[in-house]
Amino acid sequence: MASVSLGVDQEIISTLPKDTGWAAEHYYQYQNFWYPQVFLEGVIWAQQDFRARDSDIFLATFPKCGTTWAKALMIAIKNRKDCDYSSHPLLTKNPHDIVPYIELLVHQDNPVEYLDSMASPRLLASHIPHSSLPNSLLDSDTRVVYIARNPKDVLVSFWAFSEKLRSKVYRLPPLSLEEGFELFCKGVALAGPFWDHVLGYWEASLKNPNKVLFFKFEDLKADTEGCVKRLAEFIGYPFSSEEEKEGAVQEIIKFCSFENLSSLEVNKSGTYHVGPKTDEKFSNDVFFRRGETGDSQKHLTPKMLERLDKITEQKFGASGLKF
Ligand SMILES: Nc1ncnc2c1ncn2[C@@H]1O[C@H](COP(=O)(O)OS(=O)(=O)O)[C@@H](OP(=O)(O)O)[C@H]1O
Repeated sequence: MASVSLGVDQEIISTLPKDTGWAAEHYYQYQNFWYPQVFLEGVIWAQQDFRARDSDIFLATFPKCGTTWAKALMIAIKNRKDCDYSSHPLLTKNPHDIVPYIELLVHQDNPVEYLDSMASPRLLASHIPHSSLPNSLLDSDTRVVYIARNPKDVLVSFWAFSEKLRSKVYRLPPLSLEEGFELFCKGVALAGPFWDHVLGYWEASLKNPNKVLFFKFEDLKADTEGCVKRLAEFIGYPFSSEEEKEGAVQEIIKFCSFENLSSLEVNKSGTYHVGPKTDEKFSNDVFFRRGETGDSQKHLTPKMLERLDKITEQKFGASGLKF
């Protein structure tokens, strides 16, 4: 099994409630949300040591909600005047290597130096729930983009992802979809419960729409052009009417499409390494599976679909949020 760095937080971690892990042997509950140790160490680190800049552009997601896609779009929107598509950084780097998860930087040799060396405006990401975000970020003018997705597709995507890592990386026995389903329903998933994660950012976006922009993966699929324009405007890189006429939005959409990104050599055979202080490494192709909406209908039984719908209705009913 791949080992993780056992840092100063080991004492805290050993006191936390634990349950079955997905892409790890165990998940731990910290501030009402569940994590594998490799993330949890970083959540605690980020709460203590992460220093936001007002100019930061921050992507927050529950895993499997479209992080890779949104990272690519944000990179391409921000870089569009500096690089063309024949020498673009996304041709040779996976989006996760360009836009780091702040909670995984703890596994770099010197995370503070790493962050300080990034030019402003920094593109950063996280799976940390809103209620556990570092104060420095909450108190800053950092803009936060959040992507949610319907829980049925998230569950199937997360299960498929974890299955690949369980056997290949962690040498753990398979976790059946039924076992994953039960864990997901009771909230045990990376940064789960899913519903509480989404609600935290949804409420923050209602309270402060200038700070938090809330998107759904499904909207991004159905109206990619509209969403990309809104995203560009929110992060401070709006498209001019000239650019729109010249097809700049369409170019970015095509370049960041599932078909294009998943066919790049770096995303087919490249490796994602969480950081030199851990041996957590896996193939970039695990970030690309189908990229569709509604795939869960083919994998989950009618009973499972119904139960997930019921939980979603119970949790989101009063919020106005629908999937
Ligand atoms: N460019 C693009 N367009 C559309 N969809 C895409 C794209 N890139 C990745 N994907 C799909 O997104 C799912 C992975 O979610 P995340 O990127 O959030 O995963 S992670 O949290 O970063 O591990 C996963 O969804 P599923 O296919 O349903 O498993 C990926 O296939």
